[in-house]
Amino acid sequence: MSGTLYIVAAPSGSGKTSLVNALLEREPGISLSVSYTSRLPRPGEVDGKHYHFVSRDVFERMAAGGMFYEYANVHGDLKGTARNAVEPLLAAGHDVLLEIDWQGARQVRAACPDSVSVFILPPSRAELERRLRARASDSAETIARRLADSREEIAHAGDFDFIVVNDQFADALADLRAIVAGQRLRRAAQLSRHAVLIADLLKNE
Ligand SMILES: Nc1nc2c(ncn2[C@@H]2O[C@H](COP(=O)(O)OP(=O)(O)O)[C@@H](O)[C@H]2O)c(=O)[nH]1
Ligand SMILES: Nc1ncnc2c1ncn2[C@@H]1O[C@H](COP(=O)(O)OP(=O)(O)O)[C@@H](O)[C@H]1O
Repeated sequence: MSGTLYIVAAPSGSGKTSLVNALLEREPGISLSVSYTSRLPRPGEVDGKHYHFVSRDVFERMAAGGMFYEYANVHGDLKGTARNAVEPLLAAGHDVLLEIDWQGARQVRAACPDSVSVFILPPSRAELERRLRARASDSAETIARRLADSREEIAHAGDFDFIVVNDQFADALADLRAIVAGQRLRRAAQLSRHAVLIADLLKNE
């Protein structure tokens, strides 16, 4: 049986990366896909860990070669998930998590209708702005663009299977863990419901 593909999206600054990292620490069975991007690294970002940083030209050639599972132009930068970061892992039964925007999420839902998608909301616009400023690594211009772009991202929250509000971090993390636990229970129940039939069909005469 193939693994579960989780999609997590959110407006920039809502705490998505912090929440996903905390979730993966507690759920080591889920692999985080490292995206490709044409944007420059921020101070402290490591190639191959936070992103695979490539030139726009290389990104566009990869896209033309069909190497991406999904990709989109996000805040003016190209970002994409390589097929090889998803398809072989799912086929081998591993769970994979994608931190991507709403445009990528739409492409993934079309390719993988069984994926489980989560949208993270900040508790208010004022708090979103405060968190973007607290990060300190972005220029005023970048922060303004992310705040403006957040409206388009939030407008697609209703397309997702679950919405988690990241007000108190511990509560939001508990909600994410409950979503993962629920998915695992559903899959286990489905397998056990059909276990006898599957064993029977596999039996050698
Ligand atoms: N479609 C798509 N979006 C991505 C991918 N990787 C990151 N993003 C999105 O790009 C946006 C900006 O990410 P980033 O530049 O790391 O900034 P941050 O969200 O402010 O930390 C977020 O909405 C991410 O979900 C990807 O592979 N595909
Ligand atoms: N529940 C929370 N309460 C207060 N601050 C938070 C919370 N969640 C995340 N943050 C802070 O908000 C900032 C943005 O978080 P980050 O994970 O980088 O967001 P994103 O990946 O969505 O852009 C960081 O400084 C982070 O520590």
